[in-house]
Amino acid sequence: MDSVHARPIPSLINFRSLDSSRSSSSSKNRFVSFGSGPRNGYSPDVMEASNGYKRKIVTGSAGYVLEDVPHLSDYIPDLPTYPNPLQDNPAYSVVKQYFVNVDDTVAQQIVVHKDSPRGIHFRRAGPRQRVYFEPDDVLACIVTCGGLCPGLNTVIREIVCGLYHMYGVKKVLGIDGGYRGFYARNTITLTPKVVNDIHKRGGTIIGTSRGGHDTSKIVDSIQDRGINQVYIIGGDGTQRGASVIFEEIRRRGLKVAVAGIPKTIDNDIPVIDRSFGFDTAVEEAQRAINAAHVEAGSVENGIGVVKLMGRYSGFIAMYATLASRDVDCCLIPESPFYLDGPGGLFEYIEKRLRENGHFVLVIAEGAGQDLLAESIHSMDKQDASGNKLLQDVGLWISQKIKDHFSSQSKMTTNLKYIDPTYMIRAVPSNASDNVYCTLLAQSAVHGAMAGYTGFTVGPVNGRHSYIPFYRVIERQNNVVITDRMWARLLSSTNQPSFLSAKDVVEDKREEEPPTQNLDEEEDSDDTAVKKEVSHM
Ligand SMILES: Nc1ncnc2c1ncn2[C@@H]1O[C@H](COP(=O)(O)OP(=O)(O)O)[C@@H](O)[C@H]1O
Ligand SMILES: O=P(O)(O)OC[C@H]1O[C@](O)(COP(=O)(O)O)[C@@H](O)[C@@H]1O
Ligand SMILES: [Mg+2]
Repeated sequence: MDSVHARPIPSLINFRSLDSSRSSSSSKNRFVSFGSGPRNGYSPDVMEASNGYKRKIVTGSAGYVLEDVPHLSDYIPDLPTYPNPLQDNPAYSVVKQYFVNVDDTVAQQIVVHKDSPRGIHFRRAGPRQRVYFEPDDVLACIVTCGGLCPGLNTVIREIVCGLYHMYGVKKVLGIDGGYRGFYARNTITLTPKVVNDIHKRGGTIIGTSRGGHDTSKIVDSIQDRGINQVYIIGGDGTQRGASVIFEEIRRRGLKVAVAGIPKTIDNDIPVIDRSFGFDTAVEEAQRAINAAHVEAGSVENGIGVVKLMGRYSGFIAMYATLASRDVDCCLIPESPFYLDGPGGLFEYIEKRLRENGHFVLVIAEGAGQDLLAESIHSMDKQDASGNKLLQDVGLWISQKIKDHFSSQSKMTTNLKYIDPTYMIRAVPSNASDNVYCTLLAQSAVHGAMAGYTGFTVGPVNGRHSYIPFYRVIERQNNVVITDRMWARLLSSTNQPSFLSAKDVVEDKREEEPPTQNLDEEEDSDDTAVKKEVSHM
């Protein structure tokens, strides 16, 4: 007997709202149960949210909730299964408990209290004993979309090698130049030989783009080419695109698994611990900060300004600052600041220059955009994907600082502005990101081979998990400035918080608190200034 089905099945207690802590009055959280049935060892309730997303929810005693991912067998009956070829792979056959148990799930919340619900869980990633594709029948494709990020080539390499070496899949295509490559360009044949050295290069060998997402043309192309596994590597925009591709595939009843691999140098994707390339970006940023520090320290009243990426989330700036110790002030989009007057930036710079003789400022590109908009009257412009095009805050703040010290102060300063943003994201991934990319790619391959679809893969509290698309696209991950990590930064730089008590607003949200990724101590206070961008 197939041991997957021999595993005990978690008890399905009752239909309940997805997250009992959420407000039921919110239209976003209204669910309609329209069916259920035993699948893959679980008996999920399938609920449709008012925004159209179908959610597979399994509940258990003690407040356990599994937010499961879709499976091909949800909408295609009587699919045959096959033994996992890994069972005969000499490398893996000796590994004890190599296969993931069907009821293994990963808790999103690991800090819990005696009487609190156990919260949301995700399906654990990894190989299953039975797969839903015969290796010879698989035609897989890989696409990369959005901005560059260190590690893209490593993920591509490891998907190709994982499919070839673990599952014996020999047909893998690269889609040329992002989503529009599905219907506008030729494909690139990917083999272990083609991808052998690519992890040593930055960028993506299959190209990327913004914009150009046309769901029906993309799914037509998938159908016409006979592709049955689609690996989509990209950020929040890309995962949104992947979600609608998956919905269309399901609507057409196609046996096509859609797997998302989250890519964002900004680390702005929620739920997962961190995104690949982030570690490399923080490391690379050190070089720029170091240069700014050397320049500033070598002249009288030297000021070094470094702009780092981070459109809406200041994680790179925050971590690069914490790592460096040479930074006097870090400005991020989540933390409003002001220039003039008591407690303002200029006053602080002046104080530091008098004390130390030099000053280093790190600023995330999305910081202070409201101040820029006030002083530079500009039209709201967007890139091809609909992302807001930002003004260059680094140039702007450098000019403001120069103007201030030349006109209103008797101090002569010497400012150097460094913009390493594209240099940082174009480098190859470092060792730890390479390992991380390998795990992401292999988890995605295991999930698709096992018939899961409509999922993004990523680590949740250190365990790789399959997360439904709607979870990673419903909001952005931001630095929570009332959490301990930002306090650590403030106490390391000694910069002003730019907040007065009146800015700290009561946040009695009943919704699940945002996971401030990377910070293991994410138990944010009830009283919080939170800035979240909702997309639903
Ligand atoms: N809401 C959406 N629906 C469908 N496709 C989208 C959506 N938002 C973005 N995309 C597509 O995803 C791709 C990448 O998006 P973009 O925002 O540029 O980068 P990232 O995925 O890194 O955030 C683009 O091709 C864009 O057209
Ligand atoms: O100039 P481009 O290519 O549009 O990229 C700029 C943007 O790309 C990023 O590095 C990453 O953004 P995405 O994750 O949306 O690709 C942002 O930090 C930055 O604003
Ligand atoms: Mg994005």
